[in-house]
Amino acid sequence: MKISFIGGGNMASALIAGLVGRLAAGPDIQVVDPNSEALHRLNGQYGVNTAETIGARVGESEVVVLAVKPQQMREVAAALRPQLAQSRPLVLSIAAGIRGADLSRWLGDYGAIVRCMPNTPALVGMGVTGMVAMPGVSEKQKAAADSILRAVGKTVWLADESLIDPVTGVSGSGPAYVFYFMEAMQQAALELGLSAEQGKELALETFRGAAQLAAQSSEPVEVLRERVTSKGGTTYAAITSMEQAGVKQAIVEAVKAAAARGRELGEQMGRDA
Ligand SMILES: NC(=O)C1=CN([C@@H]2O[C@H](COP(=O)(O)OP(=O)(O)OC[C@H]3O[C@@H](n4cnc5c(N)ncnc54)[C@H](OP(=O)(O)O)[C@@H]3O)[C@@H](O)[C@H]2O)C=CC1
Ligand SMILES: O=C(O)[C@@H]1CCC=N1
Repeated sequence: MKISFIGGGNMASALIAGLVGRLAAGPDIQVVDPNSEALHRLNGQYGVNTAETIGARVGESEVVVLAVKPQQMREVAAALRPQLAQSRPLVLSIAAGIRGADLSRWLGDYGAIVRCMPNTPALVGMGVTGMVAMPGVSEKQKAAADSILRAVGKTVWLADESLIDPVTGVSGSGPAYVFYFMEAMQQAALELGLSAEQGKELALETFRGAAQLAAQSSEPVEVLRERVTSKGGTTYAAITSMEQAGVKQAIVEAVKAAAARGRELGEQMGRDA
């Protein structure tokens, strides 16, 4: 499958790393990015083709992945318009917020658009992507979009585009919350006298083990949490401390803030159109 990435930053790199060797060979992928250093690195690591500006090769791709920042999307869409006119490849947009109708208009009433919200664990083949097809996407194109994102993890198809912002809040931004929690556990480990290395291993393996346990268990996570929490014991002390500090509610509010920012970005960029 010939795939072009417009934007070769963090998320595109994670997707490319997951895709090469699974669904596409390096030379089947083209990355367009003005940053020559980023291109050099991607070419060295994955053998992908590179270009600093959008050219004819993009139009020869079966799939074009739009992986630039939301604020760059309108300008990129205008540059892409003539290239897409001939072969009408499937367009996958991974940008937070940018609404399908706006993107379609910027691309010249383009129909074949699937909005995707992946996350960076795609880099190790363990991503999860929320996806929604715009009207005009064929079943064959949906299957192609699904196969790309499934090559780097799991996919969750959404019935309505409005659910992409909630997905952004939960899983698109989600790895950062997990890393933040790990940072806090590592800091506590250090303050309690463990070495940095020990703290890292203990925090990392605890996350890995807990996630695996939750994935394999038929019990809800609340029950799994209660099984760790002996009445009057150590976990009880920790959870009580977190409840008193309002940690759970703060996380709920944080996820909602991310979703709201996605919605706001979409409204802002659409308005500027
Ligand atoms: N990072 C993540 O975890 C996730 C990101 N996303 C979405 O992915 C998109 C990219 O995010 P992320 O990878 O983090 O951002 P990055 O800034 O790392 O990547 C964007 C890249 O696009 C380049 N770029 C700018 N203008 C153009 C252009 N005209 N043509 C081609 N490339 C261009 C940028 O170059 P320069 O830096 O020089 O401007 C940069 O290298 C965003 O829309 C984001 O919402 C979605 C899910 C998760
Ligand atoms: O922070 C962001 O805007 C992007 C979208 C989801 C994850 N990173």
